[in-house]
Order: sequence, then C-alpha cells, then structure tokens
Amino acid sequence: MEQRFVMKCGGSTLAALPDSFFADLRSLQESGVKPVIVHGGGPAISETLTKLGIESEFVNGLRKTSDEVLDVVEMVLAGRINKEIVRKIQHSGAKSIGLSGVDGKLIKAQPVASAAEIGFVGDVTDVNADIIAGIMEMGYIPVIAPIGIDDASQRYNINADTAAGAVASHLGVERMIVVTDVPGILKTVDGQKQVLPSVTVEEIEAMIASGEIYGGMIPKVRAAIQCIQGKVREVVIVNGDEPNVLSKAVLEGGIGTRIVR
Ligand SMILES: Nc1ncnc2c1ncn2[C@@H]1O[C@H](COP(=O)(O)OP(=O)(O)O)[C@@H](O)[C@H]1O
Ligand SMILES: CC(=O)N[C@@H](CCC(=O)OP(=O)(O)O)C(=O)O
Repeated sequence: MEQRFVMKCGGSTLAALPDSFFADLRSLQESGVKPVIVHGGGPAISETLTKLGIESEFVNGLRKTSDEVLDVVEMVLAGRINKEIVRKIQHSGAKSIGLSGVDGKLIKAQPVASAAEIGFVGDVTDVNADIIAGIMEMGYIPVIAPIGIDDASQRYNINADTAAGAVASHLGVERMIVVTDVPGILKTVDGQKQVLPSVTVEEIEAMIASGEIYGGMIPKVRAAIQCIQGKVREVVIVNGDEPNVLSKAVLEGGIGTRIVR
C-alpha cells in the first residue's frame, strides 16, 4: 500500500499523546503508509512568553507577532516542540527528521492581509514538496514546524492548521488528519453535545455563523475547506486520546468528523 497522509498535531494535545499513539504511527508506516507531520504548539509558546514577561495577544485566532515574539515562536516550535516529537517517534522505533518551514525554504510565505495590525504572521504561498517527498522516500517521517520564509529571508509565524492544509494540498495527499483535544466537531442536538460523523462545507459555514464552531476550531475547518477544493479527498478531525486513532482514521474510518466536499 502506498498511501500518504498529512497529520496535524495541535498544541492542545501534544504533551498528552501516549507512547501508544507513536507506536500506532510506527505500525502504520511499517504497513507502507507514509505520514507527514505538521505540528502546532500555541500553549507552549504562550507559556514561554509569559515566563519571559513578553505580552502577546490573539486577534481573530492569530497571534500578534512582533520580532521579539517571533524569536520565541521559532525557539519553541522549531526547537523544543519539533525535537520532542522527533524524539518520541524515534523512541517508538521509527525514523524521523524534524525541520521548520525555513529549512530548504520548505514553506514560502507572505504577510497576511492584516499584517499591519498583527505583525509577522504569514500565509503560505508555496511548499517545497520535493524535500518532503525525498525525506519520505528515505524512510523517515518528516516533522514540520509552521514557520515560513519569504525571498527576503523574513520569517513568519503561520497558524499550524493553515500550514498543515497547505502542505497537504501541495503534496496532493488523499487525506489530512487533524489531531486535537476534542473527538471531532461537536453539535448540540436535543440539549446534548454530539460528534458529527461528517460535515459539508455548507454545514460548516452555517455553524460558524451561528457560533457553534468558534475559536481554535475555525482555522481547522477553514484549512479543511481550502484543502478539499483541491486533491485532498477528506479531512478528519480526531482526538489524540482515542486508542489507535491514526490507524482507525487511515484504515477503517468511522472515527471523528470527516469534512468532505
Ligand atoms: N463545534 C466545535 N466542536 C468541537 N470543538 C470546538 C467547536 N468549536 C470550537 N471548538 C474548540 O476548538 C478547540 C480545539 O482547537 P484548539 O484549542 O486551537 O486546538 P489545537 O491546539 O489542537 O489546534 C476545542 O478544544 C474546542 O474548545
Ligand atoms: C499565527 C499564529 O497564531 N501562530 C500560532 C502557531 C502555533 C499553532 O498554531 O499552534 P496550535 O496548533 O497548537 O494552535 C501561534 O503563534 O500560536
């Protein structure tokens, strides 16, 4: 089986991912599946900024990023978090190489439209898919931190869901799996919160408008909508706590929320 997928691991769940999650990742890779990981780390960035006494705020879900904040974002994402994931994958027995979007100009970026207000926050303009494919061909799992770079060598802080969606689109994978701290998109039905097994773009837009999808779920569904306009067939949102969640999402289905065209 030759099946590639992009997995986005959110900062909400990274620290809590059990060893069995990485064992599952390894057995998937052994069965011929080729994973690519793009990770976040928002809570760890906020914690370090607080320790350093640097103020930071979010505007429409994006972190206001000054030069000083950008140093911390890069230090935490491309340093601590990226290497922690690489170590955990290696400990499971699989091979992994970690890099940020700066390495090999892997993620090219430009300032977001609201840059005048929020600083060095980027949108992805291109992804060097050859580097990722090359790492996978060597049998390594690529682990990518969402920092972008432009032609003038300026760095940008990119929302990890946005970066993962762009990587999935440029690689042309079939599936993106978004690992977070909720079992999927929740909707209140008859006073009870239920996981939606699948949602369409129209249903998502209605849930954003009604406030049922808010906060950190918004960049996930926006990235998902953008992905499925191209080659990506489905985006699945799952909880990292669920046993064998990756093999269930890749091989069986019927878990989390599927976002389809
Ligand atoms: N309809 C929804 N269903 C599930 N979670 C939602 C929904 N709307 C908003 N959320 C929020 O989105 C959060 C996940 O986003 P976020 O905290 O940014 O995670 P991550 O760090 O994994 O990117 C959930 O914990 C929940 O609070
Ligand atoms: C521009 C912007 O907001 N970037 C994010 C990047 C990390 C991220 O997205 O991490 P999660 O997936 O854990 O939320 C930030 O600075 O927090």
